[in-house]
Amino acid sequence: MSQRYYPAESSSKGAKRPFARASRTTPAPSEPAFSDSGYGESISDDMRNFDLNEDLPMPPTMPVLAGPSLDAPEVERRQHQMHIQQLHYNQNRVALSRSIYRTIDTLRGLQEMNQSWPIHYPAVQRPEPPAHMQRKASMTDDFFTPDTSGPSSRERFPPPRRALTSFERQPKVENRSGTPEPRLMSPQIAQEFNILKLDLRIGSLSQSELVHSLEKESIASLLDSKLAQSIKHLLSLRDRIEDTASKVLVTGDLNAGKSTFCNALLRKKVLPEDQQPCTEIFCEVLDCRVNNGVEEVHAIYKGATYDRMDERTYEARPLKDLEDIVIEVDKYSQAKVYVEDARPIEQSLLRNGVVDIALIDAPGLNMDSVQTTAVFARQEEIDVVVFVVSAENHFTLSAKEFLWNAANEKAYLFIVVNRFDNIRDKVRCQRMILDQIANISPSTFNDSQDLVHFVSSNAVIDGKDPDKSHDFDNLESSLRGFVLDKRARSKLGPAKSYLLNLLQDLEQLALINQNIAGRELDALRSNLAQLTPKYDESVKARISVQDECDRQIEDTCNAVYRNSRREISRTIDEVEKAKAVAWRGVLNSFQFADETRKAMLDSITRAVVDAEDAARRSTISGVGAINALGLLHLKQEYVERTFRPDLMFKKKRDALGRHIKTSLDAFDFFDFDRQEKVAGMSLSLTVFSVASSRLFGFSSWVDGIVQATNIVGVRNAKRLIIPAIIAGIGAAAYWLVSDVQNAIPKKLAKKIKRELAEMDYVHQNSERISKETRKVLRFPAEELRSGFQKSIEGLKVKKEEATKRKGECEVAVKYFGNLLRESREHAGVVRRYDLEAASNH
Ligand SMILES: Nc1nc2c(ncn2[C@@H]2O[C@H](COP(=O)(O)OP(=O)(O)OP(=O)(O)O)[C@@H](O)[C@H]2O)c(=O)[nH]1
Repeated sequence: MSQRYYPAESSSKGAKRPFARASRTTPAPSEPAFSDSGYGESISDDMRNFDLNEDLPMPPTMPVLAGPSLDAPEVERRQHQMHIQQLHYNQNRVALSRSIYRTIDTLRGLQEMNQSWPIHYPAVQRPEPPAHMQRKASMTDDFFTPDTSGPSSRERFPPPRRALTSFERQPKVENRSGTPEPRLMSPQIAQEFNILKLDLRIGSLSQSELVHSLEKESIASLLDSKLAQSIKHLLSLRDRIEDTASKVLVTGDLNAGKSTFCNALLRKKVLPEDQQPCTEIFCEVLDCRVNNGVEEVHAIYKGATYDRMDERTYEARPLKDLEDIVIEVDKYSQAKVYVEDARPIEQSLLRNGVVDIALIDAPGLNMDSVQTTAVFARQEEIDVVVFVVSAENHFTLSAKEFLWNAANEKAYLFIVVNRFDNIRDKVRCQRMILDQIANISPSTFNDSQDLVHFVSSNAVIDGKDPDKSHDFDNLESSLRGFVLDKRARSKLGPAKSYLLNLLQDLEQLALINQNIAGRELDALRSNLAQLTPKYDESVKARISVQDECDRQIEDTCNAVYRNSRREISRTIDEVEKAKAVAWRGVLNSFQFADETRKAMLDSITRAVVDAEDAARRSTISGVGAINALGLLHLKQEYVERTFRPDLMFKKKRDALGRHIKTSLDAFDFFDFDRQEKVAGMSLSLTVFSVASSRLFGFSSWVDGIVQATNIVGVRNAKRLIIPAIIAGIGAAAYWLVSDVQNAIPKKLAKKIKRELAEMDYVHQNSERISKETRKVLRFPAEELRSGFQKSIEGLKVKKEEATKRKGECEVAVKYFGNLLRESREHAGVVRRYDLEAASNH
């Protein structure tokens, strides 16, 4: 009478479905092997293009769960109710899908932003909870406190970190309005992140300590991978809500009776049961109609991505081989078990007429860490968890760990306490187990009537004990109720919770970063307001200081040149006054001449040295003046070089002086004109004239001769002339010899002056001294110039960086403002999705 509702599936997947969606794509190769539910893929990668207004197909006639005994109006009422439920479910599903994509877009935008503007992540330091709350807040304490004998199961089997889609934890956004928030970016912020909490656990350092000690870029990269994880989880949530099949994971400790329980649900022995651990791979039990009605096992090869249409990915084997397959852990990763459930739809779990069910029998939790981790990871795609615990053993540590994790995630957590037939004091056992459940999952405990069942699965199939069967029937009808009727909550609820938690984190992150970017922007603006005039002033100051410095050098060098020239010239002009050398007679006249020459040259050298000393003093004050300019304008940026004035004029000390030869010759001893001496003839006359004029007091030798002739007569004069000439020459010689003392300094001074004039000695030395002064003054001047250059370049770079950063901050302020608005608005939209609405009809 009823037409079955099938989820969409590709026509290429084999069996034709009445309501199959037109097109699908194959899963990405990177998807895990178990992503195919066996009912066909639920999601295509081009889901984004699908018409969100178009619900998944709904059968024209909904199946009814009631048997033929129901009267027509009741059947109609139920059909109507199911129609409404389906409508609501689809509306919520489409809306949640849309929200998931919207959030993924937001996260991708945030990732991009994180590249250009590393996002600030605040240190989290929650205030210590009051003592009475501490116990409740930390359930793990309860888990680990009693067992101090060995490492905790958390250590042994670290579960993969789960994204929180918790039902118990209500979003904390509402709480914000009541109490004023502490100042942002202080180490203490209002609340901890839910989803975007960074996993910072290194040594003994706490998260807040690590956040402070890590580079901003490291935090940004951690956050980036967190965002990537979150996008991945959102996609898996999308897969989950788009997967029309409901997945029920049956897990629990080793040998708790999981396979027996599954068989009991199927009412036939499909899965191998054994007293020793046997199920080592995941066995997913599905309705065989999905497999063209063929009952068989598809043992999926390790590493292969299951595709029912591609036999290379699995090995098809008869059901009876399952016993061997479940232990071939090295060959197979999991098994799809297609079985026929011939029971009527109101009884069958697999063929329930409402939704496709995949019943997954998982390996025992304590099998090994790999399997345990796989079970934890498998939760991602699970809608309902049935946890089977042996009444004899109660909860092990890994069981508690698993349940605590699942309780955060799942809307419903079924706990099946199996092997209850083996318990003598059943009441005590019940009480003890319920006490433990109260600690592990309070919400399950609160609903224990429906969610916790004490059964004996092994008695169900043979049905010998009606009491035990009755307990199991109760369990089954509760399970059906949750899997089928409340699937809106079990399937869609985790996505809603996750979105709310994530959007809340995004809001918080946006608020913090908007605040930081805003404050940084203000600081940058005021920084730039100072930097710009400072830069302009520096450019101007550089020109004027450079001019001043050049002037200083020019003035100092000119003064040095003038002073040197004046002093050296004066000394040369007065060189004959140089320190007198003692006259020690004519016989020592050569020695006298040599000493006089040395004394004269020494006095000139001294004058040069004095000029150098004066130049040194001028240089010291010039250097001081330039340094003062540097310190005045560049402050500590100016590097004052050590100046050693004593090293000045060391290398080229009056090199010129060494070229003055001024050798002595005979004429230096007599002071007469060199031309007359060379005239030859006039020599004796000159000598005579001089001698006779001195002798007789007459001015000329002609007068002397005339007068002498007149006195003695011509004859006598003729006789006297020879002796007179001899006497004259003797007198002249005497005079010349007696004038040597005066002649030498005079002649030498003249000679030296002439030589120095030929060498341009005064100018050359003055030039040398002023050049050395200029050379020395150029060092601080260069220091000053490069100091200014550096300072201006530094300011320029700072200005450019600040301008660039300002631009980035402006973008960040705008971006985070938008993100804040978007997260708040979106969270409001998600919060309004009423998943319970359909179930309440
Ligand atoms: N007395 C009693 N025995 C049970 C019950 N359920 C299961 N068993 C027995 O417990 C043993 C283990 O059962 P399984 O179903 O193989 O247990 P399991 O949890 O699937 O085992 P693994 O998958 O290997 O971890 C079998 O011998 C079952 O017959 C029960 O309710 N009562």
